[in-house]
Parts: sequence; C-alpha cells; structure tokens
Amino acid sequence: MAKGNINVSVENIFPLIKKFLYSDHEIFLRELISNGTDATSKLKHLIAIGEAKTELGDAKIEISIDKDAKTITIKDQGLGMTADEVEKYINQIAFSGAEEFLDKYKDNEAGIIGHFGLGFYSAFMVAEKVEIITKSFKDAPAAHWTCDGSPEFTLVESDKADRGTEIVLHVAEDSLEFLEESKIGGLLNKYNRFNQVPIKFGTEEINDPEFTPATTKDADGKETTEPHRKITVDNIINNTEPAWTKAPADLSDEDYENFYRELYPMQFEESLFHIHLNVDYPFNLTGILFFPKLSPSMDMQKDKIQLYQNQVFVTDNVEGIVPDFLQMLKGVIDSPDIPLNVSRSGLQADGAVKKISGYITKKVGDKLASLFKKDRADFETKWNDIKVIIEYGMLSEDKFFDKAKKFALYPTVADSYFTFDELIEKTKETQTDKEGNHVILYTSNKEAQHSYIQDATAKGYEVLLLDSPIISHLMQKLEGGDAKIKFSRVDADHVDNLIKKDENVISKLSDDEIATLKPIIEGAVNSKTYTVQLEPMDSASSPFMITVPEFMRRMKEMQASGGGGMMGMGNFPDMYNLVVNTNSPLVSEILNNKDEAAQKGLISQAFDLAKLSQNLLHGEELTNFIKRSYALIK
Ligand SMILES: Nc1ncnc2c1ncn2[C@@H]1O[C@H](COP(=O)(O)OP(=O)(O)OP(=O)(O)O)[C@@H](O)[C@H]1O
Repeated sequence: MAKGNINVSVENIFPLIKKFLYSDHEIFLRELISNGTDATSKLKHLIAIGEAKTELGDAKIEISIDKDAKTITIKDQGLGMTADEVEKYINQIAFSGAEEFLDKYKDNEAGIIGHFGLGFYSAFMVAEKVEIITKSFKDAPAAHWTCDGSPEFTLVESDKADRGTEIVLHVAEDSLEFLEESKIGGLLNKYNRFNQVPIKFGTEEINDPEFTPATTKDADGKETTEPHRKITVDNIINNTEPAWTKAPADLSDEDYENFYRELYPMQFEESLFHIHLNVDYPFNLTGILFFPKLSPSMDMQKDKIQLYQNQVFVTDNVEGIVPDFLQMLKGVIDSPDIPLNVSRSGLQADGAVKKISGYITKKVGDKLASLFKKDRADFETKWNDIKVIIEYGMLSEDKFFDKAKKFALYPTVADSYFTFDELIEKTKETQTDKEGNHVILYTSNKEAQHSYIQDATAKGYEVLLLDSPIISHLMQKLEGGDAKIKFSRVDADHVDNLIKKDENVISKLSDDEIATLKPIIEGAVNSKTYTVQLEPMDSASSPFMITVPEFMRRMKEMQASGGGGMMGMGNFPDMYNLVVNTNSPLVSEILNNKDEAAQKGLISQAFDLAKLSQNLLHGEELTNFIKRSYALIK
C-alpha cells in the first residue's frame, strides 16, 4: 500500500472548493462525466490507430446511487489508468490544477462562467471522500486511490478486472440531496442529454420487441389478447447524435422540427424556420437556431439558446456570444472555442467571440434573404412573428440593416406588403407634398385610428400598419437616410395637412370672423393640453378633430421604448391639437349663435365627440358627455 502527500500547499482542498463555488456544486457530475467521455473517446482513437489492442464494445458511462452507503458512482469503460498514471494525472496534475484554480479565483467568484476546467477535483464539492478504482487498457494491475480531501491519499492495488474507471463519491452530510434519483436525473437531463457517449442511469421496462402477443377467441367469439412480454433494458438518458452534429443535407424539415421539440419539450408551437450553423475556420462552431412563433403567452426567459461545448451543456446565458437582437431565437450553439473561464466583459473583448457573433448575424441575414427570395408569399405570412427581431437587428447592426433593407416588409392596412424600395416607388407620385417631401403614412392601431385611416385611404394614400414597439426608432433611422422621406402617423394632422398639396381650400369665414371665433372656442375648451387650430377644410369633413403632432409623440415613444428620443421628452405631458374646420356648417352655427350657454354647449359636444374618436374621453368627462347627449335627444 502506498501512502503519500499530494504536492499542494493548501491544507484541505474540499472545504475551499466548496467555499468558492458555493452556488454551482451540481457541476461535479458534468465534470466527472466529461472525464469519462474523454477516456472513452481517447480509447476509441487508440484502437483506431492500432495502439490499443482491445474492443471498444458498446462503451457507456453508468451512473448509480447507493442510498445506504451514501455513494454516487460514475463508471466508464474508457482507457483507464495505471497506478503510475493515477499518481501523475490525479495527484500531480489534477491537484496542482486545483491549487492554481483557487488562487486565481479566490477574489473573483462572480467572474467565472461555465466553470469548465474544474475537472476531477470538483468531486470534492459534494463528497467528503473520493475513491478511484481504475484499470488501464494496458496490461497492468488495477489501482485503487482514496482521498478525503486532505493532501493525504492512499494508493493500493485493486482486483478490478474490467477496463475503465469507477469514481466513487462518498457524499458529504450537507450534500445528501444528490443521493435523490430525481436530483441526479435532473442534472443528467440538464447537462448531458446530448453527451457523446451513452449514459446509463438505472433500467427501464419496455415491451419486448421480439414478442407478439397472441390473440385468442373463446366460445362466444370474444377476443382476448395476452399481455405484452416485458424486458428490462438500460435506461439511456441521452441522444449521442443530436441534429446539430449532422450534416444539413442529411436532415429533413421534419428532423429539424423534431429536434426543436426534443430541445424544448414544453414548447407546443412549431418553429417558423431554422438556420444550421457550421464553421470550422477561423473558429469551430456548429449549431441550429430557430425563429420561434411569437405567441402572447411566450415567456422570453424560458427556452433560451443553449450553449454547449462538445455536446455538454454549459449555459443558457449567451449574452456577448449571440448578438442581442438574436437572443429571442431558440436553439443550440456548440463551440469549443468560447473561453469560459473569463468574465462577461472579457468574453465580449475576445477576438474569436466577436467573430462568432459576426458570423451568426451574417448567417441569419443570408437565411432571411434566401427565404424572401424563394417564397415571398410565405415570408409575408411569417412577417408578423419575425419583424421585431429584424427591426431590432436593423437598428443595432449597420451591416444587418443594409442586408435587411432588401427584405424588411412594410405592410399596409389593406394587407399589401412592400419592401422599402417598393413602397417609395408606389407612393412617389401621390404622396409627395408641394415642398417635395415624400410622406409615408402609417397607423399604429387600425381600430383606434379608424377614422383617420379612412380619410387617408379615401384620398388614395397607402397607410402602413406599423405596430412594433421599436418602430419609431426605425422610422427615425430611415428618415435619417434620406432627407426627403418623412413618416407621419395618420392622426398627426388633418389629412390635407399631412401631405400638403397646392390646392387651396377657400375659407367660408372671413379673417375677422376667424379672429372672433378662436377665443370663443379656446375659452370653452379651456385646456393647456389642446392647442386650437382653425383651418378651412372640406365642408363635409368633421367639424372638430383631434390630432397628435408627430414629432412630440414620436420622441416620447422612442424614449419610452429605450434609448433615442430627446432626453426628458418622456416626462412631457401629452400634447394634442384641436383642429376646427371653419368650413363646416356646425362651426358657422357656433359662430352665429348669440346664446352664450348654447354656444358653449355646442362646442363641448363637438369637442367631446372629437375626443371620443381618439379614445380620449374618460371618467367624469365621459359621464358628462353621456348625460348631455341624453338631454339632447330627450
Ligand atoms: N475517468 C477517467 N479515465 C481516465 N483518465 C482520467 C479519468 N478522469 C481523469 N482522468 C485523468 O486525470 C486527468 C486530470 O483530470 P481533470 O478532470 O482534473 O482535468 P482534465 O480532464 O485534464 O481537464 P479539465 O480540467 O478540462 O477537466 C485527465 O487529464 C486524465 O488524464
């Protein structure tokens, strides 16, 4: 029997490991399974190059729990270790690694993500004693190493006959939860469900595929089928060949959809489309991203993109790796080239990671462009679900903006979908005002702005339906690209003022009459929120109309949706214009009514009706309006 001291200066390793990585104890299992996976792959390689004269068999990794003995065992059929190798790889390498790790991170607990590279000694996060029983594929006796976390260990021969390594964890009193099957099952599902080597966790009963139950008929002709014969098989918890590891040419749309479901079993919507990522230079990355169907109940926090390294789950926080605007996508990215022992800011500064982020953006842009080209009608039906992601991308990445300009769509209230260039072409003649400004009209809500939309479409104008939360920022950007382009919401002014043409409408009222009328209306309206504006318009148009000036409103919206906008605008009160049509018969009547109370009543009624059509009449004002209206029809 050999006894010895591990060459480290820390007195007792495992309490230190526990202290520094308190929140992440669970990764011990992933680390030990990764070692077993490596040992299996290495052996496979040695067999392939003729250096190991043995059969790999159906090598798997077996996880078992013994509640009475309070142990968890991780057993692989990989290349194993000789006693000398245990001495070298565990005592010298693993533990000097432990020391270095602790040294590096003792003041920086929060800075570590992923915690890869922790390796074997992460076993001490949950175990008070660890045993390694291992037999090398080489012709050498098996070895049995034991350590209780102090720098002392024992190393003796073992009678283990089969090749491979067993790691036995004697679970510490404060970690007994890890002896629960459900706990280990949950961890296997989280970290290892796509592990490269099959993982056995217990057994399961299945119907024997070799057996066909016989059906017999009794005297009455009633049929009875005998019960299916059951057999017990290994419960393999992982899929060793997930879709992203295969070539796109070998996968059908159905395969991708099945993988989406495999990845997110609680997601019932289908995905809209997928993007298969596959690069090996200048960095290694594979993966599949899905555009999800947005549903109102969708929880953005759930079902996020998952980051893997060689089919082992690392994290679902891909901030810094995947561009912000694509974080709403779903799927998997697998790359061994993403450094995981650095802080988030270190990650963002890393050259390879920057390239990865740029590559993902480019692939997404290319895929969208090709879908648009291939089947535009289909692309249009998906637009509503994908627009926020695309618009956000256009705002945040100039390269993506240039690409997306060709396929980003602008739907109209009449359900036509234009690209920006098509829209400009279509409306150039009709929607250019006398100063040469090309005015694009839009609504944010078909119902609420119904009457304004009607007025605009009656003039032959196209009205876009733009309702995403960040659209004001995008309009600002599009206007910035061409000084003559102006976006205007349909209720920003009376339709004749939205796009001012040369035609002059004759005013029925004289300048004197207008000068008399204005203070009368202002007095009756008596509000700082509304600016009264008298305009000669079509006599059939509404007598009173409320408009929301474009500039103020948009600045407020932009500030509300984050960034942009003018500082402080968000706190400004809402401002409206009350446009009074001086050519309408009602307005003449107001002017000519000598009964002051009646005159005021007419103004209030018309003003309330205008508010009502903008959904601005509420509370006491609404109650008064209803009372007044009943009185009128009594
Ligand atoms: N199950 C195993 N079978 C064979 N060798 C093993 C096994 N587990 C560990 N080893 C040996 O011990 C060494 C140290 O393991 P450890 O997990 O500390 O580090 P690592 O696997 O080299 O790297 P990482 O820190 O990324 O996990 C390994 O490189 C390997 O040679």
